Amino acid sequence: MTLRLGVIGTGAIGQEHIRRCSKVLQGARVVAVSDINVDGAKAALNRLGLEAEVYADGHEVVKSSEVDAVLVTSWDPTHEEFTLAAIAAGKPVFCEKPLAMTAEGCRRIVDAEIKFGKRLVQVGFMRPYDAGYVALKKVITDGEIGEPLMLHCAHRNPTVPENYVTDMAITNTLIHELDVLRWLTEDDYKTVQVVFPRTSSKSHAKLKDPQIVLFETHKGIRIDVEIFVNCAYGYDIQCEVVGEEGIARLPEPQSVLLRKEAKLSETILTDWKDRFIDAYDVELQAFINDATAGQLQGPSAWDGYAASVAADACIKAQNSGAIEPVELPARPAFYNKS
Ligand SMILES: NC(=O)C1=CN([C@@H]2O[C@H](COP(=O)(O)OP(=O)(O)OC[C@H]3O[C@@H](n4cnc5c(N)ncnc54)[C@H](O)[C@@H]3O)[C@@H](O)[C@H]2O)C=CC1
Ligand SMILES: O=C1[C@@H](O)[C@H](O)[C@@H](O)[C@H](O)[C@H]1O
Repeated sequence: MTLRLGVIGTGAIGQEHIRRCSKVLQGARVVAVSDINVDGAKAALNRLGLEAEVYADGHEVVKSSEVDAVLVTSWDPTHEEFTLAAIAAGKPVFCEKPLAMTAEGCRRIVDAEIKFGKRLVQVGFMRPYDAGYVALKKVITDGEIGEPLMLHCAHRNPTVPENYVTDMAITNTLIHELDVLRWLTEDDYKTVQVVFPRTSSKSHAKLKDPQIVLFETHKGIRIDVEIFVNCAYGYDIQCEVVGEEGIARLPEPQSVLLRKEAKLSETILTDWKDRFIDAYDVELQAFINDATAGQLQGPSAWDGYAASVAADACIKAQNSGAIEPVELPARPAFYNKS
């Protein structure tokens, strides 16, 4: 069976996901797309050499009888609306991060999914599918470094557009760590504090950059995450876990070691598309397989909600300067892993 996909949002990652679902992965075909920029959507299909129905309104994609499952790859504030529409239509939906702009928005999705009675939502948290993170988690769960005590992490982008403002460092960028560090440590956040070093001259008036986010988890692990989205030098994701018996570090992406002109060097990637290219392939193949089998297993609406509960606390902490509690309710049995 071929899963017929409808894609809402044909910008950077929408085009990447259309390309991989059409040309790299098995078992799916993109039959419909939508973007508020209809000409842009048509041009994207042309560039990829693909044919699909083009709609101006994402809801037409969700409603189309030709579409079995939906990918939401439009701007962050549109995710909740399209995900809720897909649930109402009873269609599996892969929604890029963040699931919604607030925990309240994510909770509406969780409640709608529970009411529907079956998992329909996978959130685009791709890091648990990244081979490096999987290897790092194995070292921890195999007990090789003993109990984790501290994590030192960094999420660095070379640059961001002018419309990227201070709270987006949390909702758009840190949201990946908010998910993957729960998954890695099998723990939840208890408190958070955000501190602002001197702002880089490469930033702008509405963006404090860098930021340092400090967590304590329920088990007492201390985590620091540096978010630096104008770091200039590359796209760099770091994660070091300090345990009782040793230290484990996220592997660097593979790169050739070059000896040239009296220098020994390695290339640093500059784009998330390249850094996580394999992880995006694996996460979407999983979505295609699981949606076809009628049983989603990837990052759930609850995971999207849990990350957003922490994100809300981070934003509060950005504004208060204080240590803020992260209050995640108990996970409903509906989301218990089998
Ligand atoms: N998992 C990951 O690593 C990544 C996830 N993302 C997420 O994917 C989403 C898209 O990001 P990008 O592609 O980088 O942004 P983009 O700005 O390149 O593309 C977004 C597209 O959505 C369209 N759009 C906006 N509102 C719409 C609506 N109501 N209906 C249909 N189309 C609409 C825009 O016209 C634009 O073409 C964001 O939510 C972002 O957070 C983006 C990059 C990486
Ligand atoms: O999701 C992503 C972007 O939307 C976001 O803007 C970047 O900061 C992240 O590194 C990338 O993975």
